[in-house]
Amino acid sequence: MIEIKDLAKTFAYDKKEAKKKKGKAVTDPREGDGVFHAVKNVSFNCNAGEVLGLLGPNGAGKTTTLRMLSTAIQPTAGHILINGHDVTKEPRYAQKQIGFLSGKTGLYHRLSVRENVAYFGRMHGLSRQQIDERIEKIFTMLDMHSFSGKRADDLSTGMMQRASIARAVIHEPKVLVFDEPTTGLDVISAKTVLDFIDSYKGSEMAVIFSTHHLHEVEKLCDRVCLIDLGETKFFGPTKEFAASTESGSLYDAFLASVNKKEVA
Ligand SMILES: Nc1ncnc2c1ncn2[C@@H]1O[C@H](COP(=O)(O)OP(=O)(O)OP(=O)(O)O)[C@@H](O)[C@H]1O
Repeated sequence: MIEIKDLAKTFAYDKKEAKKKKGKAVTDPREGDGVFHAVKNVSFNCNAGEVLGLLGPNGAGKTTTLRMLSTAIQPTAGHILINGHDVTKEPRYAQKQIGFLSGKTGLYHRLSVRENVAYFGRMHGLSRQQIDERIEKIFTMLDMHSFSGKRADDLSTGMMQRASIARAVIHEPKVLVFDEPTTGLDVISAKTVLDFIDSYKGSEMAVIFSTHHLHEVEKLCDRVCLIDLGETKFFGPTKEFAASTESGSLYDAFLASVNKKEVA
C-alpha cells in the first residue's frame, strides 16, 4: 500500500544560519556544505490493515518524512508510492488518499466542532448526507457528541485533538498518518485516541503512527520503523526489534540503536 524507498530531504541553510555555521566545527553528521540532510536514507512500507510504528528521538527526521508522504514538501531523492502511484508525480491522488494529523490542529477557532468537521467534509466533495453519516459514526467512536456544538477555541486539549482526528478522517482516507497524536493528552483522552487507531487494524486502511511512547507501539504495532539521524536503523517486527537485546525490552532496544546525544 505505502512504499517508501531511499528517501532523502535536504534543507538549504538561510543566510543567517549559514553565517552562524561558518568556521564552526561540524557537530552533526547531517550537516553539509550550506545544507542540512534532515532525512538521508529512509525506507519502509506499510500494508492495508496495519498500524506501523514510527520511532526515533527528537529531531530524527520522522516529521520531515511524514511531511513528504503527505506532499507538504518534496523529497530531494527517493520514492514514495501509494498503491503504486508516485506521490511526487501525482500529488492530487496522494492528497485524496491521505488523512494527516499532526500537533497543529488546523481547526477554525470560531466554528463549532461539528461545523469544522463538516467544512472539511465539504472540501473533500462529500454530500450533506455522507457528512452527516460519517460525523455520526466518528463522533460516536471518539466520544465527541457531548462537545460537538462547542466552539473550537473553547475546547480542552483532549477535545481539540479528537476534533482534529475527526477532521483528518472525515473523507475516509485509505492512508492515515498520526504524528504524535497523544502528546499532551491525559490518560483518558489518550486511551480514546489509541482505541480509535486500534480500530483500523485489519481494516482496508494503512496507518502510520509516530510516537515517543514505546508502550503505545508495543500495544498497537506489529511492525516498527526506527529512524535516527535521518536514517532507517531498524524496520521489521516489533517483537524482533525488542528481542535484539538481552532483556527483550523495546525500551532497551531503542536505547541501544540510537545516538544518545541530542544534536544542536
Ligand atoms: N524546514 C526546515 N529547515 C531546516 N531544517 C529543518 C526543517 N525542518 C526540519 N528541519 C530539521 O530536520 C531535523 C529533523 O526534524 P524532524 O522534525 O523531522 O524530526 P522529528 O523526528 O519529527 O523530531 P521530534 O520527535 O522532535 O518531532 C531537525 O534537526 C530539524 O531541525
